[in-house]
Amino acid sequence: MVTSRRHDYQGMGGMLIDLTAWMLNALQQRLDEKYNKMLCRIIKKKTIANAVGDAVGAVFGEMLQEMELKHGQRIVFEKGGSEGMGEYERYRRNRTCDALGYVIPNATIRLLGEIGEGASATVWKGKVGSKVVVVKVSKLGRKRDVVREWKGVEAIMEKHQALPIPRYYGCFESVNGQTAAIVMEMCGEPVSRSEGEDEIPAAYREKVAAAVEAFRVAGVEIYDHANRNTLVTREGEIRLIDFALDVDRDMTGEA
Ligand SMILES: Nc1ncnc2c1ncn2[C@@H]1O[C@H](COP(=O)(O)OP(=O)(O)OP(=O)(O)O)[C@@H](O)[C@H]1O
Repeated sequence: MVTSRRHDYQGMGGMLIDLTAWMLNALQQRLDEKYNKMLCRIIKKKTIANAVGDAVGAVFGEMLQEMELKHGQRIVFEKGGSEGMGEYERYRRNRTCDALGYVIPNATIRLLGEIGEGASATVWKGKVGSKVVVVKVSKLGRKRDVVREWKGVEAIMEKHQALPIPRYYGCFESVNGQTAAIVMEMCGEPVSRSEGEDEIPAAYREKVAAAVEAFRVAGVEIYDHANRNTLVTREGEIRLIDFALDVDRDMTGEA
């Protein structure tokens, strides 16, 4: 009697576990659909607003999906809806990331929203699994700038691993050759939205000075030192971005 009840319970328990897993999966798919639709609308708006056509649409989107190859050697950018998708391949000069073990461990980067925009690139917050990352995607016709920045970053990373910079996961190039994207660690917010040393909150001034000093000691010139390029992590640490000088001036035909 007791045994068979236990079996009943176990049977029901098993069913419940299966059902819960199934429901969660269905919910996840539903959320994905909603999310994809929402991002698709944003992509379309942006594409029209920027009047730059499909190529931009092929860059921004809801999923960068790693295919087959391990460690994000190749990612596929999937767009929602009926439009096409763009493939990205890991840029050939990524050896330092590999050597340092800075790799994207998961197949999908979900772009959550725009966090910055410069002349040559749009910067997105994204998620790889539960990890938040930042994706800097070249604007139409500005791939060369992003690739150049990457070459500069790589050259510096190769020699100086202790500098206060984000962890870079690599550079990716779209297969159609139009765009490039740099994937890096999320380093929080700029130390100040206004420029000038006085605008830096007192609590961070020493830390910022120490970060700049680290570059000086390493003999690395900071390309664009500004408060907007001086980020404070959640742990209150300083990270500089846009530090890479253009190392590509004498290299032609590579971007
Ligand atoms: N790793 C990061 N973590 C958090 N925020 C970031 C990161 N990288 C960039 N950002 C945000 O995006 C903004 C623009 O990034 P970035 O400076 O690299 O772009 P840009 O195109 O070179 O712009 P600009 O030349 O105008 O500074 C930054 O000011 C910062 O707010």
